[in-house]
Amino acid sequence: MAVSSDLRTSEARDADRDGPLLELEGVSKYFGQGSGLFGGLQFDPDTFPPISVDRERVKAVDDVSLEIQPGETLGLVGESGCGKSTLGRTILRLLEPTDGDIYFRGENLADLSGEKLRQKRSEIQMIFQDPQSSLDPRMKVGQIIEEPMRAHGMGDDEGREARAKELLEKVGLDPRHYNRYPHAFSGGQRQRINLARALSVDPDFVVCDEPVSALDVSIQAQVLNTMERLQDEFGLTYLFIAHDLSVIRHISDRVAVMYLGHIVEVAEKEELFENPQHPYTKALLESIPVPDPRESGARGVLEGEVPSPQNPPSGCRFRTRCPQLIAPEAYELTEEEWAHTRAFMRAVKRRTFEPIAAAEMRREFFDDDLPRGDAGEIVRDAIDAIATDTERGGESADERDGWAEATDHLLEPFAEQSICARERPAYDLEPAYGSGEHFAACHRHR
Ligand SMILES: Nc1ncnc2c1ncn2[C@@H]1O[C@H](COP(=O)(O)OP(=O)(O)OP(=O)(O)O)[C@@H](O)[C@H]1O
Repeated sequence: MAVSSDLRTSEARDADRDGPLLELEGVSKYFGQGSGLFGGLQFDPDTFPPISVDRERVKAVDDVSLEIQPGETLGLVGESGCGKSTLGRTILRLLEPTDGDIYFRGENLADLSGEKLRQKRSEIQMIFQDPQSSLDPRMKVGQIIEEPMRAHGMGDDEGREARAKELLEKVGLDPRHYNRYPHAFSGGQRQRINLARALSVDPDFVVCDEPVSALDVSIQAQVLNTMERLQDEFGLTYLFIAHDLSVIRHISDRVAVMYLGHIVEVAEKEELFENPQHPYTKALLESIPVPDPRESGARGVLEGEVPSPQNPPSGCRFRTRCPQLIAPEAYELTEEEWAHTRAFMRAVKRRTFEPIAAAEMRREFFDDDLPRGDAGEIVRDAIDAIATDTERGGESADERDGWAEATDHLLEPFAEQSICARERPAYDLEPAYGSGEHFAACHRHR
């Protein structure tokens, strides 16, 4: 393939545009416990067949569907470990999806192999968080930028050098740095070298995995501005992965929020930040540190632990921590009764209080007013199981593990019977800002 130092402009790319650039349909990526070639396979000579698939797999990405339009930046945000990097790597086919389809310009990447796949790979590039470790210290900057062009058989020595120098300038570096080694550069400059390298093969789509997280805050904005300028100039499309909401707010056109392998909300940036509709998104936004020095720390920090991705909750993944878990329909609970019951159930499950007498528990958690009917009976049994003044068979609550008994009493009828546990939520909403789509995976919108 011939290569000129002329970089394709966004106008040239416009001609190619029709429909989404990238479509994910039900994409999942599970890891076996011992990952690697035979990850997920278990050998047991006493069974037939002796090899079985390990069901206890880490569901890092689970049934994700998304579209990314040409020229846009889709921000992907979520706490550490929710599956963002795995999704990015699966799109690039650095990881094989366990399930689902990935279409690039309407073409299913799974159907491609050999030369066609190699070619597609040049159209999709990735930049990583740590510019230090992703740049080979023994290679000069020019070689680093030219390496992907060489791998894709683009141009001759002269053409590649001209293009590398042009790219250095485009990313805000001096073309005279072509013969320097990466150690001579700062973190921000090294990330610019990475950008030039990714752009050398003229991609349409760049997965940016936490590209500014390792940089000083003062440098972050400069690199983000350069990325935006390059996007405009070359008509690039970005999937921008970050856990930092201020970075996501700076760069994104639309934002997808991920929790425990699921996408829980997608909306245009303004809509997502001004009108969040998923309780997890709200909690994330509320946990942004408050700039006012008179207020201390972060507000509304999420309670409870993220469940294991090996055994994620049914229905809505966020339900075990959700402050708005919906009451099960079997009981006619008032809002207040349900709020008390939910708080009590969580406190018992997490064992957040010292055992106390039954009357004290009723006062503390229910204002002395237990829910009526069957729900009240269930609560009463749970209180009895842990109260210090109810003895059963001569054993205290601790001795007969009253906590576990009370947890079982409460979770099955209340948490597990909620619609949040029984059905996976997926709702399209009317946006309050802009005209784009707003998806929220929360049964509050049913
Ligand atoms: N190669 C692997 N083998 C087994 N489990 C893995 C592997 N890679 C990731 N995981 C698990 O998959 C889940 C998602 O990880 P992933 O790195 O995609 O999350 P993330 O949101 O990108 O987090 P971070 O921001 O910390 O990188 C985690 O539970 C992680 O431990």
